[in-house]
Amino acid sequence: MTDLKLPAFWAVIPAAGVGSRMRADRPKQYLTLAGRSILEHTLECFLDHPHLLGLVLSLAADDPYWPQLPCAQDPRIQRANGGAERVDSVFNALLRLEELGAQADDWVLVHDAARPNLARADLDNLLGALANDPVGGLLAVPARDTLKRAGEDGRVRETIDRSVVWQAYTPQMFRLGALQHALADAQVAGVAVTDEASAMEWAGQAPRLIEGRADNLKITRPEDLQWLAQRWKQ
Ligand SMILES: Nc1ccn([C@@H]2O[C@H](COP(=O)(O)OP(=O)(O)OP(=O)(O)O)[C@@H](O)[C@H]2O)c(=O)n1
Ligand SMILES: C[C@](O)(CO)[C@H](O)COP(=O)(O)O
Repeated sequence: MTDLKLPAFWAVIPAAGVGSRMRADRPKQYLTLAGRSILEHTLECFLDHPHLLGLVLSLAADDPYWPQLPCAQDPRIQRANGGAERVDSVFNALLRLEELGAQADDWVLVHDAARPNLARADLDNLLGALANDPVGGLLAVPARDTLKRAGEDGRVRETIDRSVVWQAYTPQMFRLGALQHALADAQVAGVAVTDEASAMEWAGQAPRLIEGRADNLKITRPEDLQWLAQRWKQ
């Protein structure tokens, strides 16, 4: 039963990274988790969603792994060229959305290919919570540990008040036109952004933080994949 309260949305999956911190024999999105690639698990979070308008996947131009996946033939998946940085891969995907007919007022959810454990409940909670939001927002997790600011000497400079600190996750959900303008303006200004929300912040907006599960983690280092693989076996 389709939930009429959730908005329709486009999905952008940046998957053009090399995964250097994983130190694997291939980009981490192509490492195997529970019998399939991490990327296939991540795509599955979106492809069967009843409110999905379309999905654009940003891939490295010389990616030899994608054509080997069964889902490479899936007509629901459109491609965009990955860029030098994640932000470039996302920007190219937004341009592809325009080509596909996406409108400036359409919701776009940007989700890292390296986050295969997104729960449908979190996805729907994000969509429902932001459906009428004037800005948009992101899934995030409140800091759980005591946080320290480090000095160049590797010693503690200060303890940061964790009650006001959140870890930004994805999906990050913004209107197509507003996000395109924010990313373009940040690039022109030479502002390096590591997520969509920071571009919106730079544009003077205050994205809403929507608490999600901490196990929607980004597979970044070997221990991340080992943990999730063990978790999925249970
Ligand atoms: N030029 C890039 C860099 C990253 N990504 C994607 O953005 C997501 C988050 O980036 P990150 O975890 O940093 O991935 P990598 O850049 O591959 O990792 P690393 O920094 O360890 O090289 C990943 O799904 C990655 O594939 C991308 O599409 N284009
Ligand atoms: C977008 C992101 O996953 C939010 O935490 C993060 O900024 C990606 O950073 P990365 O260095 O590209 O992994």
